[in-house]
Amino acid sequence: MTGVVGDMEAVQYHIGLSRAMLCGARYVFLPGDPDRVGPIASFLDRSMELVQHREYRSALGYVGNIPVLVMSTGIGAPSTGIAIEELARLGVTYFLRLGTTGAIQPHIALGDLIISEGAVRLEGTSGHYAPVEFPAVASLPLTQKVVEAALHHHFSYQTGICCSSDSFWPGQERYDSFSGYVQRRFQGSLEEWQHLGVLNFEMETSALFTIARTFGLHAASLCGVIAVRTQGESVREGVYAQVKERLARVARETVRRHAAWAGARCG
Ligand SMILES: O=P(O)(O)O[C@H]1O[C@H](CO)[C@@H](O)[C@H]1O
Ligand SMILES: O=c1cc[nH]c(=O)[nH]1
Repeated sequence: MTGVVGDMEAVQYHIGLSRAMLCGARYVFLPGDPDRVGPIASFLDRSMELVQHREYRSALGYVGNIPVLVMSTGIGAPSTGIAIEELARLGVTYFLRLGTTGAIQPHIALGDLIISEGAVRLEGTSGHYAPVEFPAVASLPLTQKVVEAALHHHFSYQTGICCSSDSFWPGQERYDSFSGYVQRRFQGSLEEWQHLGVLNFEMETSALFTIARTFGLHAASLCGVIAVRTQGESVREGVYAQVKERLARVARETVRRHAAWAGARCG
């Protein structure tokens, strides 16, 4: 893979995409898992695969005549930060994360959608862009359209704060890791987040929100619940297909509504 670091027109070094390949796309859907790119793109019109490089797999499709990129971020904040950097250089403005997540509140069920208003920055990458006092908050207009889209499809959803952790096991206070050991600073942390009203754990949203804000760009995060931590530590594979379809349907409808709103707003 060739690529130039810092050249806004060239093929980008990590994601392997150039401005010309995006056909003017300003919207991107960001699943973590490369295997989710194809299935999500299949809900768009005229979709085609673009590139696979490292954890970044991409496809382009349309909502009517609006071009939309789908690209995986890989797991975690560092690779997500690189994705946002390079996509921003190519003119992407609206970032919608489509993730999976573990719920930590008892009223949330498997398969529910969680739309994040903000995120706990339990990761290191966002601190390379803004001090810890800076909030990780979603774009309100884009998030409003995600909520409308979930309502449109009659999918059960929750809105609130997520916790984005740099690790799947200790940072999310899982005791079924290889060593079974959770550092003292994370022992009891799940209960503390519950008391503070945090809804769920995942690993990318706070970096996405923080970096997009500091760039003057717009981000929202929609995750499907595949683990209910109040019932156990395991991830339920069975619900994955249902969640994937829900994410794709809501994302498509979000673009339709947001583009109509943004177009009307610009006159
Ligand atoms: O399904 P994705 O989007 O990868 O999201 C979640 O799944 C991964 C962990 O299993 C982390 O990336 C977490 O945020
Ligand atoms: O519990 C979970 C499930 C998905 N992704 C996470 O980061 N945590």
